[in-house]
Amino acid sequence: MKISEYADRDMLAIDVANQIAGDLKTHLLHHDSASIAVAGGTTPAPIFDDLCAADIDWDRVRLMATDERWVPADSERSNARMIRERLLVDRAAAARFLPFHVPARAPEDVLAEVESMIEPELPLSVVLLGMGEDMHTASLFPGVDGLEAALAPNAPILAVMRPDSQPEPRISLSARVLDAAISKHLVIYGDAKREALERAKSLPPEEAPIQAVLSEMTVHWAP
Ligand SMILES: O=C(O)[C@H](O)[C@@H](O)[C@H](O)[C@H](O)COP(=O)(O)O
Repeated sequence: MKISEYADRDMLAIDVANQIAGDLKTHLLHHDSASIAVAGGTTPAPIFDDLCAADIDWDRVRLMATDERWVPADSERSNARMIRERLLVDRAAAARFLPFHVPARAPEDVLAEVESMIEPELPLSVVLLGMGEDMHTASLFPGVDGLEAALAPNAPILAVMRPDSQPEPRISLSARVLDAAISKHLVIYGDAKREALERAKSLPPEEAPIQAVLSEMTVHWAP
């Protein structure tokens, strides 16, 4: 696990956007298409603001979230909404977005349908992850029911998570899928998350789910 430190979040956003654009461009030199899964939450949006203008063959890129809150696509809490507003614009508007949320259905009812949409795009070419101070990533939260199965080597592509700490159910890519990405980026801001990442190294994945996806990971940190 390599850690790149940046003087500020703007410099991090520019450099990580350039690295991800480079990862995608390189993958597209040797493959017909590329796939990228990106975190929701508040961290990635400034990176998207730079990445969306990258001059690559976005029409050959399949884009998805690493996880989705089970809310309508127009909800303030929707990762799909944030991705559509901040990444699926400018040149990147040509990318094909693969939404996880299906209206008026429970997450458990759509797993097979959404997994069949994702499966052809695996392994992911690129993953951009965030992390909570509780060492969760995507929607793999410590102590949540179903976490052990979502961390298992033979885990399905997707897992439904219902964390007590969150206001809605979530659907998440499993650790197996996230960890198998060809290029892996984790972005964290601030000392608290930096300390949490250090703690995670000495904890089992059940207590620190981020631990399950750190192999070959490039961590990008800014104050
Ligand atoms: O749906 C989500 O919220 C993300 O996928 C989640 O895993 C996020 O990366 C962390 O919770 C960090 O969130 P912040 O970037 O807001 O700190």
